[in-house]
Amino acid sequence: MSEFSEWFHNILEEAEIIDTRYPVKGMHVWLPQGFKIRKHTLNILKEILDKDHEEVLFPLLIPEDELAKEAIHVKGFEEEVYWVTHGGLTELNKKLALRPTSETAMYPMFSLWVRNHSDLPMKYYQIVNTFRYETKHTRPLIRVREITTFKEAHTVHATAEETEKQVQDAVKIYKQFFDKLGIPYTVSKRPEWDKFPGAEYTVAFDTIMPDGKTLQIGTVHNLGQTFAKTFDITYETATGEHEYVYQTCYGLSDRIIASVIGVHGDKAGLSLPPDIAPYQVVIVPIIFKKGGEEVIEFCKNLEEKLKLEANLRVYFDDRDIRAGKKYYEWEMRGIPLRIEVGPRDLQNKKVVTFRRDTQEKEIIDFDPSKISETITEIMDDVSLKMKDNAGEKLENNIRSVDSIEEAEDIMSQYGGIVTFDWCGDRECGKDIEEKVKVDILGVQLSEKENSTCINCDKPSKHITLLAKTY
Ligand SMILES: Nc1ncnc2c1ncn2[C@@H]1O[C@H](COS(=O)(=O)NC(=O)[C@@H](N)CS)[C@@H](O)[C@H]1O
Ligand SMILES: [Mg+2]
Ligand SMILES: [Zn+2]
Repeated sequence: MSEFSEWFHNILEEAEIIDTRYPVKGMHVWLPQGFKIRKHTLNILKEILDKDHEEVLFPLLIPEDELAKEAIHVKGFEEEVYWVTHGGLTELNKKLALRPTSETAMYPMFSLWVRNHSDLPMKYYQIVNTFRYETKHTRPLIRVREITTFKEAHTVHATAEETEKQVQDAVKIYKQFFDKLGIPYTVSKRPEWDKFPGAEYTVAFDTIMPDGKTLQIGTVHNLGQTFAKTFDITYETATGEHEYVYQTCYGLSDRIIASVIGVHGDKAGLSLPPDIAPYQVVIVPIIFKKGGEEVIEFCKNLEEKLKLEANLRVYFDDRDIRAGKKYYEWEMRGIPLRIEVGPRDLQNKKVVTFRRDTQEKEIIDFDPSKISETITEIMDDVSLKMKDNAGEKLENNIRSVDSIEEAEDIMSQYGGIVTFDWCGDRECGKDIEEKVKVDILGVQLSEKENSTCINCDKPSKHITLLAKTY
């Protein structure tokens, strides 16, 4: 447990991802290396969303009366909201909240925008910073007070059926996104007591971090008509009636980066999926007195070739420091592939490759007409292998049990996720959490017939997941 937490904090500093010394608790600085990883990650996400969403940008500040309109929603956030009370020396007559999430910023505007059926469906998203005065233990990227990378999508529909379909579309989008990053996940429906404040239900993505605890890395909420009624978002039907709309919203955060670091990292440091690594290839020249120039010449050409032909992000590391030190540094920073070039390799028309994910070296023939294709194939294989390995690790950390005692044993021994049959009743669920001392994550979306609850023998319809969570 503590070992992973120490590793995680150390690598954020050593790999220069973020600087946690900023003088506001739970708010950190993105450093250049980390910012590049975040940028490439967001590019992948936006490419998927931009297929059928429009990107927008709403103000940061929300008037107190708007935030307070949806009673359950504001109840869920009232302890976490930051407030602006002054403009300069003047006290504001109306306090302004820093958005903890943007339902109450967006929905008064949606009420103005939605006039009739033809305005629907609406699918918007924004990637902004949001603020939550987290009182639980804050952790960089995992539980922060300024969520710097909050992707929130908000959709508006004419019917409940279309809204259900949108929830499924959002789940597909998240699966596609996490698969691109090789982050494995379970998808479950949160229990009633743990859904998003104001939602009908919440579908959540969880991954398992190396310490065996699960991290909620994304959520999809079916908001039904609750917010439509609170914010009067209606459309005029063909026959002139006014119908309330149905809505969903789905969010991701800095935890995406936390899970990429946690899931793929190892003792040597970061191990980054090629699609988001600041550099995909680093070229290290092995320079001796003799033959140094042609090695440098060769490396420069190779760098250009890979950039132009394979469209890769390549760094030729010709700094005047020992090769071994470069190896350590780029492995720690998680660069997927290193190419070493020495005078002897040139003579033998070879180069040496080192894969960060397998930590294996390989001597490959250097054929100028093939090298770009060869390196591209290695990159693809790295992405695939990282995803498969991480997926296998997660699968091996999910164990099914038939009794509460077994669940307790497994939790104390391994952590990870335990699955079992639960009747779905609140008090029985709370009783199970009490006994096993961990949280019910949720229930699998698929139904399972004729099984009984491991705690009360009532009929159970869903396989349930239980885990120690962040
Ligand atoms: N303090 C936090 N630090 C980092 N990530 C967080 C924090 N709080 C929530 N998250 C992440 O943000 C995601 C979305 O937050 S949420 O409350 O579940 N959902 C919403 O706010 C909806 N409005 C989605 S648009 C969560 O699934 C979780 O992965
Ligand atoms: Mg919270
Ligand atoms: Zn039960």
